[in-house]
Amino acid sequence: MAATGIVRVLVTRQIQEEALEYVRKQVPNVELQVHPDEHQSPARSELEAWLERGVDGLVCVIGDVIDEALLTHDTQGRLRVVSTMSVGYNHIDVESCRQRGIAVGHTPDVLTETTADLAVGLAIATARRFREALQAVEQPGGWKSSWSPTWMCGTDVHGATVGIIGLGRIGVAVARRLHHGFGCRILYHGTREKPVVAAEIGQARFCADLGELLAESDFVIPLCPLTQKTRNLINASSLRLMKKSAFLINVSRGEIVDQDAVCDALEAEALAGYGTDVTVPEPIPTDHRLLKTRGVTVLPHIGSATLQTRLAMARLCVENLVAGVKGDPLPHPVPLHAE
Ligand SMILES: O=CC(=O)O
Repeated sequence: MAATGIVRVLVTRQIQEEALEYVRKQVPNVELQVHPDEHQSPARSELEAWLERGVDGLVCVIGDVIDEALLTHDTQGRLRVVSTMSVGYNHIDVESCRQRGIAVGHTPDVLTETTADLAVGLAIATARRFREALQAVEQPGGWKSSWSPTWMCGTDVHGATVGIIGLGRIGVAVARRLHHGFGCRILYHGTREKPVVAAEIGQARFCADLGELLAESDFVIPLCPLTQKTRNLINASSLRLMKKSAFLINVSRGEIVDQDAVCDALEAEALAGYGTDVTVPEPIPTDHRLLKTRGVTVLPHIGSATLQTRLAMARLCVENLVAGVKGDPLPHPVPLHAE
């Protein structure tokens, strides 16, 4: 806080008014600068200038890269908190923030069920060929007769073997849905076995060896955070281990999957389909190879996008912000070590 007692907060996107109101109430001396755009954050140079002028709190979203180079522009050492309206925080250099005494908060839990709904929906959409089916309906002559015995046949989700990589909050929520709702057999891989969580799901078998999970699964769903270890986790060699009839479903981060390797595998009919809510880059150019490849269903990063969940995320985000600018412990800090 500056000597004037004014608390300066920069919000990089237009967020829910209710959340902004909370900030104004909790921090009466706040000078709140909200970037007036739902789709674009301030340019990097503007962010740098903001930090140089001095801000106490920063609310950001996943497109904003908060790295050491940016933080060096906080020449007054005034920034106390970075609060991201997302559960993922791979866009923030958490270690640099820590070294500078800047608290980092995120919005876990409130988006778990909504994102799990989307993951299951995307698995169904991909395996049941929604994209092609919708195109056929909309193209003149695309839907040729009321019902055709062999036309537009996809693959069943019910009863399938599903391999979840990373049985965290969202992994568990997806596994629960697919096991109880769809009778799927659940396999999971991660840094350690989680017998209690697996028992809560009802049934889930740990595969210490990722290769075993890849080889047995009809659907592979990575639900791990993006870290140096998980970048390109699904690459040409992991894809070679998967069944030709398998589907890959991604609602975590585009960087976990080598998109070119996925396109190669789909073109070679070594993979049945790729359903993804996340791409590299985002937004993906409309002429990108991924969008031209058979069996691909792409959504525009809408995993948590429901009115209820986005409001809940905005609330958590400003709770973190307010605690941070007041110098209190954050209610939802990012974990000390990547999960
Ligand atoms: O991708 C979205 C999030 O991390 O909340």
